[in-house]
Amino acid sequence: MASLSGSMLFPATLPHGSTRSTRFSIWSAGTITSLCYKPRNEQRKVVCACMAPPWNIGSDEYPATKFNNLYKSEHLETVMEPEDDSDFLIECKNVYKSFGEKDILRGVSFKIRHGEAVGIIGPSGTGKSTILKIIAGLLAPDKMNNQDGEVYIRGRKRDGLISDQDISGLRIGLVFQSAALFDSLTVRENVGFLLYENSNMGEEQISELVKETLAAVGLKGVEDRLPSELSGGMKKRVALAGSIICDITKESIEPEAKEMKRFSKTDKAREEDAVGKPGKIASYMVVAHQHSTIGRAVDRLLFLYEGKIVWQGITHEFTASTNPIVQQKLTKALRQKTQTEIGPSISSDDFLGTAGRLAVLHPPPKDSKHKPGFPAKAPGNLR
Ligand SMILES: Nc1ncnc2c1ncn2[C@@H]1O[C@H](COP(=O)(O)OP(=O)(O)OP(=O)(O)O)[C@@H](O)[C@H]1O
Repeated sequence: MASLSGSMLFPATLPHGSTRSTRFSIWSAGTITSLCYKPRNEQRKVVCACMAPPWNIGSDEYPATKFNNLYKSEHLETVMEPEDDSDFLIECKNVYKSFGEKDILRGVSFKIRHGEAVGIIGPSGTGKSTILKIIAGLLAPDKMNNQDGEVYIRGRKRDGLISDQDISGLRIGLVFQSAALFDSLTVRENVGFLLYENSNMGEEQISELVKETLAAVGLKGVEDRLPSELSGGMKKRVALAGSIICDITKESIEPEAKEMKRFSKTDKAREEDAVGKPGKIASYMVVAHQHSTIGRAVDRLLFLYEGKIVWQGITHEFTASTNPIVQQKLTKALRQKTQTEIGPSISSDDFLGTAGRLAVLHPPPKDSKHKPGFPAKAPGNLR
């Protein structure tokens, strides 16, 4: 699954005119979106995950229309508070997207709260990656009947692509499913690549940042290793670290910027004020194939099918649902998929080995109603 990886190897121009592919292109987008990320103690994480089982739904027996009746949440009241628009990080409103003749998204609507851990599930090719790309601002939603599908990020409507906008305090980065590491570079060099290339930070400073960032994704003592010496999951974490290490102000990457002067000074307080420190990841989105992994990682699931969100519910409802279709068909098919295509023994630690797509880094609003620490289910050491 996970088409967000290979198909997204587009180049982008970085500061100083160098051209990179994969995660660095995403990074260049990320640096545009966030100029001053101020960490707060109460930051929480959003996890979004997608998985793509070859479900047998869609057959005559289980057409999508049946699932439209399931567009409801079961027992949401057990964990959700009354809606308050100010508390949403992401909202997709009636989003459409076609590629040529293929209608992929046909009116997708959902909301993700600050601090909420949400997974998007659905068959392969159903448009999960497309949703993430639209949220990330890499794709624009189609106009439908002269109306745009609307994407709101922290209550602000996204117009156009990410490069058109600067949503203060918000950073969005992508980590590809194929880890996109440079094989001949060490972990330290991979993670710190952008800083080595484009900042005037010293070796020691970059090295320290690399170390902290690796720790934030649950890796310690691997700085001198080559990618070939890492497991698949570790590679994903390294890729994620390479993404979030740029949770540094643009000023640190563009030394000529005025703010850089502040940043490069020894004043620790100012530095911390200007820099999003590793380990304060507010939110991120990942993908995974395995339902058991999703269960550990997210609190709520959105089920995308035939271009629409046709079911949503608390994660455990997906398997414990009293809905006979969900219970009998979806979970069964997922189990089959897991055993035949992935293997039954993937542990939660491998979460990022089979996952890793999109990170949204943001400070939650001051008045957010969610308690610090929520969600409880962030994967492994990324908590
Ligand atoms: N840029 C593009 N041009 C043309 N078709 C595209 C493009 N991007 C995606 N598609 C098509 O849109 C459909 C949805 O793709 P998408 O990658 O969003 O699916 P997905 O649900 O993430 O799949 P998977 O789980 O297999 O990764 C697929 O049929 C894909 O071929």
